[in-house]
Amino acid sequence: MFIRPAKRIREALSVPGDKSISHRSIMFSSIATGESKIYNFLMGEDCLSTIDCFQKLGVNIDITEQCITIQGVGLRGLKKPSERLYAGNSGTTIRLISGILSGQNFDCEITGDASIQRRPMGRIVEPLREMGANICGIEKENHAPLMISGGKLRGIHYNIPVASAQVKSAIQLAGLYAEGITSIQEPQKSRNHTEIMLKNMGADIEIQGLKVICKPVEKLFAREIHVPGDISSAAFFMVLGAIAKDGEILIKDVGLNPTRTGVIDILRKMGADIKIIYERSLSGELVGDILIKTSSLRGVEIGGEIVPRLIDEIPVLAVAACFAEGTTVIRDAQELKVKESNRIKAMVTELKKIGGDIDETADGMIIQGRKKLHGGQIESYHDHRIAMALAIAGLRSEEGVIIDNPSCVDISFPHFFDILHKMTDHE
Ligand SMILES: O=C(O)C1=C[C@@H](OP(=O)(O)O)[C@@H](O)[C@H](O)C1
Ligand SMILES: C=C(OP(=O)(O)O)C(=O)O
Repeated sequence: MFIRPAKRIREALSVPGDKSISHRSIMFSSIATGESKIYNFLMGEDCLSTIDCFQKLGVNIDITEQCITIQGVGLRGLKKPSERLYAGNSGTTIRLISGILSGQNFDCEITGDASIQRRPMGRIVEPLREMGANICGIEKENHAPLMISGGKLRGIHYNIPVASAQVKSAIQLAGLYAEGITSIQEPQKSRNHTEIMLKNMGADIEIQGLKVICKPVEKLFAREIHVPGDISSAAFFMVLGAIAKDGEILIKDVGLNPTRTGVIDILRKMGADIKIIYERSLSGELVGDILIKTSSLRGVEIGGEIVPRLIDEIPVLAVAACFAEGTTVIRDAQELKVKESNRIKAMVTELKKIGGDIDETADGMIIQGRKKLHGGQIESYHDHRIAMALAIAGLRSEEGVIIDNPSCVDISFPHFFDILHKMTDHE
């Protein structure tokens, strides 16, 4: 896929539904009682993996262009699948579903692609075992494929060592089935879509600062869910709008949950001209339109509590830093090493290839803004966020970039390249 440089970008667009909220809408509606309807669901490969798992667990899920309709089977109505479940490339699927499967009275196996099999599962295995589940790696300790033999669970108090919404969610979901109170303490605040959606469906969840307290309930209530646009997908166009030679991009209906808006805070700190227009609430989540214009950026420090609020946006923020005046230091981001690829190594290696001045550190990277990239041939590491971040770099480069395996963007943003090409075709 060739991404050619573009000078003038004027566009109004919408991004697909939020991936985190789409996954949760399928999972929680499946174990709710009654019929749920989900609008603006993300038809990306990761979320389709979640649908596939719940269909194999006996849930009736109907997909049309307008909405997804789910006949919830209740907390204890899932059926033992006749085959191993497959989470594809999706960490959210395998980790959250493990919490639900821990509370079932059947055994089940789940795996995913080569990337999923490399990613750490000990972070969910340990607390779920402590709650009473029998869960283990089938071939390798703490790695997928996993065997989960659900059963009688007990509430625990758990201190999560890393800020992870996937771990926090898996424990909360198991807590729905546990006897007694489950409480979870995080080191920093991670995304809270599970807490919001479960509460809306009638779960007994209380938030006390960085602690989530969860009590078992008889049932969850089916709901109509409207999924906002994904801020992690919008981030590519925010950075493009800011670094373009002559840019103005309006991104409509984007989720603005404060646990996800670190990218806006950092772009503003870098000096970006960003306006939020028409803020409103949708299915318990904050939503708004984002207007971003060409800006003169400066280097910043990114670290500490903001990192979980922008963890998936760091690859594209590294691209923004290449076009800033001065140095950007990204630290406390070691979690990036255990995503779909090692995203620190991937961004440092590939940005260097196309003219970036960037160095890897133990927990992040240091970027000297040179306001220029020459372009060239780059690798995506089969990682959707790396492919999209580098495509944005390509649009602002001197000669453009050629990206291998561009179809990996279908994981979270099908039609990403159609939008990019439409933007640049009428230049
Ligand atoms: O809960 C979620 O939906 C997600 C949580 C984050 O992962 P961690 O929980 O591993 O930080 C994030 O990187 C991922 O894209 C989606
Ligand atoms: C890390 C990501 O997702 P997951 O953990 O669900 O694979 C992502 O989408 O950037």
